Amino acid sequence: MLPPCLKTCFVFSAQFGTSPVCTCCCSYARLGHWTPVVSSLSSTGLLNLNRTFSSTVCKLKRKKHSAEEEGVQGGADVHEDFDILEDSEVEELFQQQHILTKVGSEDHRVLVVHPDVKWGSKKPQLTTAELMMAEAVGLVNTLQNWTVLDKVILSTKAPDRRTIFGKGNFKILTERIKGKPQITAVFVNVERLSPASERELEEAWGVKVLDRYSVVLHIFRCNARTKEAKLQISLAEIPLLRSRLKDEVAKLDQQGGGSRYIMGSGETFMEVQQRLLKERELKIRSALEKLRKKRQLLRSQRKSREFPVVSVMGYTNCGKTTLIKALTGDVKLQPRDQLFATLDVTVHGGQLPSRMTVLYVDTIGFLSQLPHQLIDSFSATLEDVAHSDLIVHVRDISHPETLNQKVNVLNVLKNLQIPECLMNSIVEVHNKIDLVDNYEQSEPDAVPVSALKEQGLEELKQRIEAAIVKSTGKHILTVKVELSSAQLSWLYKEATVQEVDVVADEGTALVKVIISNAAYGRYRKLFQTN
Ligand SMILES: Nc1nc2c(ncn2[C@@H]2O[C@H](COP(=O)(O)OP(=O)(O)OP(=O)(O)O)[C@@H](O)[C@H]2O)c(=O)[nH]1
Ligand SMILES: [Mg+2]
Repeated sequence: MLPPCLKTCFVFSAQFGTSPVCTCCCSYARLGHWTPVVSSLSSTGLLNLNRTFSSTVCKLKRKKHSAEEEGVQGGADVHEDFDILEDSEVEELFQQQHILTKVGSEDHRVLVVHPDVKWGSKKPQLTTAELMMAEAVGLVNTLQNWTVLDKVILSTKAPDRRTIFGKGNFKILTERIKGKPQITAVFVNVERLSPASERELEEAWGVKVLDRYSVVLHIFRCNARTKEAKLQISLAEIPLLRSRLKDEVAKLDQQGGGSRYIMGSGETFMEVQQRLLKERELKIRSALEKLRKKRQLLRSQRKSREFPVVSVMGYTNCGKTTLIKALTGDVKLQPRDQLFATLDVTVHGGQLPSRMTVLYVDTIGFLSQLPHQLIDSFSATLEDVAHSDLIVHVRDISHPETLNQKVNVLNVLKNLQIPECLMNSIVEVHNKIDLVDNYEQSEPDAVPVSALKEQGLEELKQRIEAAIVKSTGKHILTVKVELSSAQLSWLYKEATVQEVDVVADEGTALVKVIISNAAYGRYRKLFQTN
């Protein structure tokens, strides 16, 4: 059957994933009653849509995730996927959004265009157009089955204008795109295109137009493994959908459709869509809030066991995961030569020279020119960083943009409102020194390493230990214990025992320990030593 307007629609439902509304006659479709003849939704998309609306979303169930706690106890690898949400609930929110994503699941042959601003306040610092182009190409190559077919750097005076380029360069670009019919998408290497600009460019070029936001979101989608990452990505998509909705409704209004009331509902089409988007956002936020609480709980458990936490941060692909693997010997970690390989926060136990156990937190990498909304969506996982005892900032010292990357990472950290004491105690690591001929240390405080070749790790561990001892207020003490009592086993359990010198005839031992104030207080109370 056809809708009352005898036209085919579903265009809105395809783009916004909300209840299907006919864009011509503004009636709700009852799925199954009429079928779109032309639709941008695939049949599976339609099925998903149907399922999405028929089920109740987000019934949160609490379950114990004992493996995590056990992992922390053993100082072993902890994958922080929380089991308080059903897989199906998260998948539903994630999939629902998937229908909406602009990029879809198809492969792309891409032309990358970098708008080069040569003068004025918008001219990027500490980098060049060629390096920015190389990064944009790297982003595309990260995606499986996507290929860069062509790339071009074109200058522009005002990248904010709708067509990005002036008339001349716009014409050159359009001809170049039209001359290569194999091209299926154009990636304009800017932080974010306005929906109007995106639409205008798509109309002019007849292919998909992407910006950094949509490409990075797509990479995130492909790499997300845990529920938290999936929900955070779904949240990051909301502003994108909202601005697209506005643009689409403005377009509809021109045809006299967007602000018409939907039969019997008392709401206009725009109002319905906005309400549904708001509802979705609330569901995601509420699910994330549950995970945040769980994360807080884990944090306090770690604190109570007094394992110092070291957050390993840095630009994407700088070698964070490789370094943690080298420091902990955790064979399960799989570094990949890929941007945003790590999206899910994981915790890995390792030992410092004094045998103190620390927990290394592997985090999502940073990238320049990323909208704050994207970072904000990951704030739940990044909250762990603010609560850690130390930040290790890993830099790929072999990268031509290493300085620019450092500035970017520090800026993001500042925006995350990391406590000042944590910012001031950052241990900077110069990684990948094996790739630099005649490496010379330019910053005296940085620790040079090759995580891959396992060079410089002992010095790094010592630096981490010294910084931890300072930041956690732990003391290194030598205490005399009675071997016949439980003192020694207590110290092994509650502190870090470094050395034991047994005085055989006395039945005592001199024990060197790293111990927190609180634990030392408990020790004295228990064993009444002076
Ligand atoms: N030559 C060399 N390569 C390294 C070194 N450290 C890491 N790599 C390589 O750099 C690539 C990225 O390493 P990862 O450890 O996945 O980097 P990451 O910072 O965790 O990346 P994301 O999770 O994507 O942000 C991999 O191919 C590693 O093998 C090093 O010291 N020397
Ligand atoms: Mg990683």
